[in-house]
Amino acid sequence: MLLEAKSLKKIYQTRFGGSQVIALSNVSFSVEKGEYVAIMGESGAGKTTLLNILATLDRPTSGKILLNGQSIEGMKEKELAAFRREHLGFVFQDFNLLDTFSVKDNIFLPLVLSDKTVEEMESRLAPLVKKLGIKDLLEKYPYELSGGQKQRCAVARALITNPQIVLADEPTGALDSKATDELLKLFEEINEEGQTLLMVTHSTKAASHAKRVLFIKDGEVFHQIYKGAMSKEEMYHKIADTLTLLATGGELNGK
Ligand SMILES: Nc1ncnc2c1ncn2[C@@H]1O[C@H](COP(=O)(O)OP(=O)(O)OP(=O)(O)O)[C@@H](O)[C@H]1O
Repeated sequence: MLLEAKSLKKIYQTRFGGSQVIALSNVSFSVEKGEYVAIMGESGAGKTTLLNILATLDRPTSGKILLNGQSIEGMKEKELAAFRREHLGFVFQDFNLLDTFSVKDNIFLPLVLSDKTVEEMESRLAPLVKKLGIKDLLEKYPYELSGGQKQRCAVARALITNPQIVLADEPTGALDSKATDELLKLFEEINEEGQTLLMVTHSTKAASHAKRVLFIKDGEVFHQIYKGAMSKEEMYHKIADTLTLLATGGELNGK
């Protein structure tokens, strides 16, 4: 198993020691190599909390995460940073590109931090440039690009370390519909080539591209839908129906 989340619980203590917020009460699931998983749930359901914990940016109150059977528990901040760089790729809603660096330097950043040689960086970049169609963007600066172009560059930055899993937080959230379609197509392609993807999204359309959708409610995994042989349209309707159930507090069959 590539990624295992075991009984994750996250309690936020509000400042001044007042009340507690249980963001995650008991979340367990696993992701196999090559999967494409979307995580959905209403606002405040705990999706960002979950993603931050999976990204090792935040620690659970209890429970644990295993990547390839390895627990990150007990790692010091420096080890964690190296672990993140080596094993995880990140794509964010607002791109998180640095405006003072060219696109190429933004993409190289994770490799620079890992002390890779220029030759190695260039040889890793070449196939990505081709796949993502970003040749003409490399010498530009992020502020010169459209949202869709920025997100393609951010995907290149996420992929350049050959991560075991790409974690995406609402990756289509700031994109128009054309750029959204392009990004979803790209995610599908890289997944078909074997890249494991995990994406938090509010978008039914984005989730309908995933092979599995996990719904979080009240800090727990409420339901899962496997795409299996379903078309994207069928998947879309099934997700929309489940979201309606979530919002209206309805019961699922067998639940
Ligand atoms: N740092 C924090 N301190 C206290 N409470 C927090 C903190 N971060 C999140 N929460 C609370 O934890 C719960 C889950 O928040 P989270 O941001 O994970 O939800 P979400 O599903 O990502 O929501 P959205 O879709 O709106 O981004 C919410 O009740 C939120 O108010």
